[in-house]
Amino acid sequence: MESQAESKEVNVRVAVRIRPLLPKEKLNGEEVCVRVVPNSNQLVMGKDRAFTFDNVLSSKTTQEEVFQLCVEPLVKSCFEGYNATVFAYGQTGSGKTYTIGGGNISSLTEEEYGVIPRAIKQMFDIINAEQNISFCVKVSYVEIYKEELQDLLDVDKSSKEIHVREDDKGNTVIIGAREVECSTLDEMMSLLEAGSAVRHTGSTQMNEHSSRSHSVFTVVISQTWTEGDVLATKRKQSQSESIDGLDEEITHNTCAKFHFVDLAGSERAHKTGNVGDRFKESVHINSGLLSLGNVISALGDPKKKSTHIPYRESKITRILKDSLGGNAKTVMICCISPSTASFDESLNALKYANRARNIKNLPIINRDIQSIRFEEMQSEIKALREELARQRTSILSAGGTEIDLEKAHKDASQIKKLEEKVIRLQTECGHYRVIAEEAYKQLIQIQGKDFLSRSQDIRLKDWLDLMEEIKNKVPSTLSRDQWESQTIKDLQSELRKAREDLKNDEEIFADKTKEVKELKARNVELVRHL
Ligand SMILES: Nc1ncnc2c1ncn2[C@@H]1O[C@H](COP(=O)(O)OP(=O)(O)OP(=O)(O)O)[C@@H](O)[C@H]1O
Repeated sequence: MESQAESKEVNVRVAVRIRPLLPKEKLNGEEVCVRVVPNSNQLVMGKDRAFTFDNVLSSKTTQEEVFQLCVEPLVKSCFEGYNATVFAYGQTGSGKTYTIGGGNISSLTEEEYGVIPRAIKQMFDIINAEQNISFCVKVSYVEIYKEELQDLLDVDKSSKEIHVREDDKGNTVIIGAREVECSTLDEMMSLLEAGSAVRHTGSTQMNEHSSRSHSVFTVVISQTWTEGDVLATKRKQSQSESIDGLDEEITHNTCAKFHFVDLAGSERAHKTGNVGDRFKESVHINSGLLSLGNVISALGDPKKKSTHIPYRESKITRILKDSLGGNAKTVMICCISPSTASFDESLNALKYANRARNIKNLPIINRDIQSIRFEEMQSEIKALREELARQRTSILSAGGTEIDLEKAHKDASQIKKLEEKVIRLQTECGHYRVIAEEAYKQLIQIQGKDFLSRSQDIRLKDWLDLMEEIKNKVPSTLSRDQWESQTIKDLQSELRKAREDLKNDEEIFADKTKEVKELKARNVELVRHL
């Protein structure tokens, strides 16, 4: 995928959500130490510590309002091809899991659903209402537990099989995690529920169901649409006025991912009462959050602007690299408890959140590199064709012969046929390659498994060897990228040839026009003589 830069940087948006006092806190006689300034995005901690954020959500804000204010715009952006991230940050027990919505979903009413169930519902609503675009939606769900990646959609998978890497464009990718294609909301909801159920949680003095890991639920949305399909629909709806500017042959591809991140909460050992394993978890949680704090500081502190950003210090900061200071649109929801007993922790969280507001991202639309080049070529071809048509008309008005026109027409249709053939073959080849590579990835995991008979295993091995051979052979010494660019080069040379033909035609037409003019002049002369 190649990316197109949008012209302007945008800041990470920061919302603060204050949860209500919990019954237990009320019983303990704890009091509220934070208030929201009415009709503003301000809150005041204690007597006079005022903070302003992009959104300040009071304890009365509903789950639907949180979604509408903070996440709905990101879902829309994702369909435009932008990567998006929403992450919840805050002290243990401050309401992160409740807000993000990856907890025990089956125990919730729909009104209590957090951000993820609402966002994926909206995604499928958009998909189901769209007639002209074909979608492929995939989901993965991982957690970082004691600094190791675990697959929440495949608990048997060893953490050693999952890695955070950068692809050749510098984008962060999680390799090895199970990715499941979903065609309905129900399918995705089941995966969210199943994955959330196996997440590491435990009881602490601060939170009965405390998340002991950072979780990342990722939805990848790929879209393909042709302007031809849009035209067909518009024609069906007789919307001829909005047809201008569309070209039947142009295909668009975008692919964007949406990360929903529920961080483990920062905690103080003496408050959580953690000992043994729970304490060890605490150490990992706090060190991951410390790295995140360092990244936020380095990016968000204007004085530290040009210094090194310590993304590599922990897994969570590596995963969030695109989301903080990268190419995604990001919203941070900082959750705080309103209780006086959590004053210091809430104040700290607000200071971090305040710094995060200064982080600038450069969102880009993720588009397939080939489709960008195809589009460029297709529009060039279109321009050439128009030029040819113009030439033809001018010859006609200058008295060109039928034969000239016939030749020009023949050439143009030959060029068109060639272009169509090249594009068709290219698309067909691309599809087969994607399917074969997908099968190869799946089959490599099955190889050697007990449930295969010996002969099946041998046949599978032969297939994999053959695939390997083809991968190495096609084309023998070229990498896939080189091969793709070779194909693009072939297309370009076809184009060059078409352009040369056009130039030749232009010259012939110019000669013919001159000849016709001379003949006319001679005729006039002759008539005058007679
Ligand atoms: N806005 C809210 N309205 C009502 N109850 C809430 C709200 N936010 C959180 N709670 C309740 O507060 C408790 C703690 O919330 P939650 O588990 O989401 O915290 P957390 O920040 O994810 O904690 P940890 O970091 O320990 O996992 C839960 O019982 C949850 O239902």
